[in-house]
Amino acid sequence: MDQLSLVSSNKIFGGYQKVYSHQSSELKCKMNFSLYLPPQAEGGDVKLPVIFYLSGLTCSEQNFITKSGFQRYAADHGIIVVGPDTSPRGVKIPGDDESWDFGVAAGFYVDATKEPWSTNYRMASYVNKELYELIQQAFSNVVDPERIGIMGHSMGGHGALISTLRNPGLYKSVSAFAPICNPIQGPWGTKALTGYLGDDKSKWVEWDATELVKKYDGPPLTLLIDQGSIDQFYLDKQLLPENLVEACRSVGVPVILKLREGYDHSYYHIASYIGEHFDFHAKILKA
Ligand SMILES: N[C@@H](CCC(=O)N[C@@H](CS)C(=O)NCC(=O)O)C(=O)O
Repeated sequence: MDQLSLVSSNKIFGGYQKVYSHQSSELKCKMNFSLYLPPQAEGGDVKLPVIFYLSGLTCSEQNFITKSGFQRYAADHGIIVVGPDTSPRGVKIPGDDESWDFGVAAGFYVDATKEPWSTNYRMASYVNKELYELIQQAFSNVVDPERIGIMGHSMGGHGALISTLRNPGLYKSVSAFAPICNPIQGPWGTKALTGYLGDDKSKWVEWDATELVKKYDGPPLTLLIDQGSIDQFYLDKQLLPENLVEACRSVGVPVILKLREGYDHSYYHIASYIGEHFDFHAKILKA
């Protein structure tokens, strides 16, 4: 494990919430990620399922581990949870900190192809290749490589969806809180995709969950989408879950859309339903 440095470790619900840092070869910078080891990991003689959690705009690896209360459910189910950061850090590209919805903390889990972003902004390859493999290698005594799921929030909810749809079989279970569902149709998505990929919209569809699901040809998958009814970004048509549901129905991909009355876009919504999401993932990963 010499490529990892331990940043912090706190006991919670019988397990350990850790943060590690490492030098990322995809992003060409030092990155933090969180790792929750449930009590069942102690002793290292049993292989446990893993859930990746991808955070939203403005977040680091800290928001989910401090605000959602997920550790109670990860401990109950015996699931390891990995939380990457949301963009490369400290690489200083001109304009990278000018807005909260592009650049730093807004990597959108895509691989940029447009200069100057294409050298570092490779969050898709970072999450789905580098970190995915690193976790299996560094924690091989407790990680079951056959039982890996993914979830996320907002930009990260979309990241979870596209990571699953673009890499059939890599993640066995997927769910999302208030995900951006059809970025090519919303202001956040069009800004990010123009910036990272350029103006050619034929490239954007390769990174859009609603478009990708129409072409999905992998193992059977059920999508769980959780959406607060008074979420400002939902009301502003940034998220568009109905478009994803319609696309799923058109091709027969099962989708569950939970519309939660009175909940907003914040971690109060996530904390309220994270237990249900762990139940959903556990049912699939432990089947
Ligand atoms: N900065 C934005 C809000 C950004 C936002 O809501 N980010 C969500 C993800 S899209 C989040 O998780 N924020 C961090 C937090 O709530 O801890 C604003 O002021 O309107």
